[in-house]
Amino acid sequence: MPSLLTMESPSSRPTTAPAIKANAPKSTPGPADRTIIDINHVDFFYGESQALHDISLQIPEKKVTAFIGPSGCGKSTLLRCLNRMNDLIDVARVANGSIKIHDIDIYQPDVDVIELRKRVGMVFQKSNPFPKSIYENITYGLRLQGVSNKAHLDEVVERSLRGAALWDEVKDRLHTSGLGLSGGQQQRLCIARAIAVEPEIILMDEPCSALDPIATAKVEELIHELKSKFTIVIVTHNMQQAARCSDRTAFFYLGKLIEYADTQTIFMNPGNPQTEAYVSGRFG
Ligand SMILES: Nc1ncnc2c1ncn2[C@@H]1O[C@H](COP(=O)(O)OP(=O)(O)OP(=O)(O)O)[C@@H](O)[C@H]1O
Repeated sequence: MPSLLTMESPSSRPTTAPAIKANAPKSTPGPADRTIIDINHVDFFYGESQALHDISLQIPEKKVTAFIGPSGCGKSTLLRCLNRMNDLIDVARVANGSIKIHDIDIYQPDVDVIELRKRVGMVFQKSNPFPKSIYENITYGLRLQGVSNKAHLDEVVERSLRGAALWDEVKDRLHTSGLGLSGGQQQRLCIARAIAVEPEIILMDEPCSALDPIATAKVEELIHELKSKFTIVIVTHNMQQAARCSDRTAFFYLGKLIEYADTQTIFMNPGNPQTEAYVSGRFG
């Protein structure tokens, strides 16, 4: 098995295919985008219940891609497929199709799932700092990898906290508990913890749903900055947030991908009546 997710990929070639419309078999990024995640005809089940139906889409590198749709449409399920978080649920299984990252099928049995989750980090709806200091929260992943050089760890802590727009607020209290931060600061700490191990992709599952508007604005600004270095996939219920933050938007309904296009098209000129009804607030 080649080193996971580090190869140059033939599937990362530019593509010029247009936005997906309903019933289209495949949806692709815009012109000149490089694909990093290639989802092909995925069917997903929880036990006997099918949560995703024949999902195909390509997610571009170093862009923000938003998953939107009404509750229960499968957004989080698909997001969790991208770093195999669903493996932790007994009854969950990808029954058909493939998900490739840099052209490597991440569901092949020889894929190192720990390595995969290092490359594909995750930020959850509810911030979940460890009950440890801010410094230890950031260095946790690196220490697990055996990194112990203090100067290096110090540097990573500063770089990650700066990257998460939190450094100025916490630089004088690095050794106090992460749980002592405000909700918005805790979420940015979780983002700093995710970027400390230098993932390529960050999955965000409604990262602002527990935050007030000011903290939300800070995280949205941060998402915008992070895409210069990382590929971001975000699940959000907040359509203004998808419109503000993302480059590409995928609209799901009842476990199916209805439309996938650049965000402006989805919000200003959707090709499918269901998308239009949803983004204009007529259902969901
Ligand atoms: N652990 C689980 N076991 C069984 N069924 C599940 C599980 N998690 C989700 N489901 C079901 O799968 C379907 C898709 O759920 P999912 O959470 O992916 O939707 P969602 O679009 O993210 O919803 P929401 O916006 O409410 O978070 C739903 O019918 C849900 O009830």
